[in-house]
Amino acid sequence: MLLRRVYKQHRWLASHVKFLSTQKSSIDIKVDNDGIAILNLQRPPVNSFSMDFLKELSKSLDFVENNKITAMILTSAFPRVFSAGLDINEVYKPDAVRFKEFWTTLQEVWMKLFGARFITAAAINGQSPAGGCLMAMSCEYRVMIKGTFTIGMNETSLGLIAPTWFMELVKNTINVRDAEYAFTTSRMFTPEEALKVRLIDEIAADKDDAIAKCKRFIKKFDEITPSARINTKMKLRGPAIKKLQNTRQEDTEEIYQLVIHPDTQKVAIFQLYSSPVSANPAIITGYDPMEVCIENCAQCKKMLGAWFEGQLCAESCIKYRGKMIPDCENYASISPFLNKL
Ligand SMILES: CCCC/C=C/CC(=O)SCCNC(=O)CCNC(=O)[C@H](O)C(C)(C)COP(=O)(O)OP(=O)(O)OC[C@H]1O[C@@H](n2cnc3c(N)ncnc32)[C@H](O)[C@@H]1OP(=O)(O)O
Repeated sequence: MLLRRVYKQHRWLASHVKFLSTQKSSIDIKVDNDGIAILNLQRPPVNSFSMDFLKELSKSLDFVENNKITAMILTSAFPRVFSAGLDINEVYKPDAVRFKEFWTTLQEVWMKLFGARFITAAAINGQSPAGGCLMAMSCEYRVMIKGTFTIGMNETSLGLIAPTWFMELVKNTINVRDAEYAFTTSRMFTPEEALKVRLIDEIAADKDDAIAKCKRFIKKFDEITPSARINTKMKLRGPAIKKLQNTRQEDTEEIYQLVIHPDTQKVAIFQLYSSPVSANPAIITGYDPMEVCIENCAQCKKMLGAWFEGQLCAESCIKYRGKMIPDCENYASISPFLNKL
């Protein structure tokens, strides 16, 4: 009887979710026949977390919770990127009110994901720096697919400091020494290295295999009394959530002050238009024509939008070390970076 009700509910959810996912959403939710919700992140190009995307993730987590779905797997619809982390556009020249709302939304998503009553697992099917790593780390189990992808906390390479609650989470997952080394040096881990320090729990051949392995983890709880599982999880995770709840405003203010610091802004603009994970921001500290060059690329991108190849422009600044600075109002200087759409 109970089984029949659960099955019926899953069938209803499956059709309901299909309806939701036709609304051009950035998250595709499918509830499979085992009653597991698969959340596919699909915000082009790289699943970076803008405020709207975070709000959608927050609603998706509510959907899983409110419909009493027992487990969720977080993954990406893209073949090479799980998530590029926070959207640098939210960090570059931020409006104070918007940035604070953005950060508050991130805190809220983290508390919902980390403190979810349902079982959570991440199938990490591509690059997963910074905020991407945060989302995966907030789940109870992580499976990463093998390949040339990396995962890690590269905040310091962007001139940023990860929030304390993220540092605590990593310190409680891998050992303190590895966490300190990884955070301070912006170390990115290959899947094999990540497994060695237990940043992830398993390696998979591909996305299907990663999802199958996440499901195998979820299945383990068939043998465990649900209330015992939930209460144990809450006892383990509750104090960290409470700590953030009590310090949300200070946390937001601290991050905002950090983000608006001129050094952070220099790196943010570089990050926006160059090849990020491997970038060395040291090359743009202090006055530098290259810095002006990259700033101008950003300006042209703002003015011309999709017509302008911002990354190509930044790469050209780097290649020619700022010797050819684009002028957005001079066609000849920007024509190499204009595309035909
Ligand atoms: C607020 C401070 C508190 C501290 C917390 C910080 C946490 C963070 O998450 S900060 C963000 C950290 N993220 C990164 O450093 C990753 C940056 N991106 C990459 O390394 C790469 O893009 C990638 C490895 C994820 C993917 O590489 P791939 O070669 O496939 O794609 P790209 O050509 O590099 O990028 C395509 C496209 O996407 C734009 N983009 C990439 N990352 C971001 C991002 N985080 N935010 C916004 N936009 C991003 C990139 O500029 C390209 O755009 P165009 O096609 O328009 O040039």
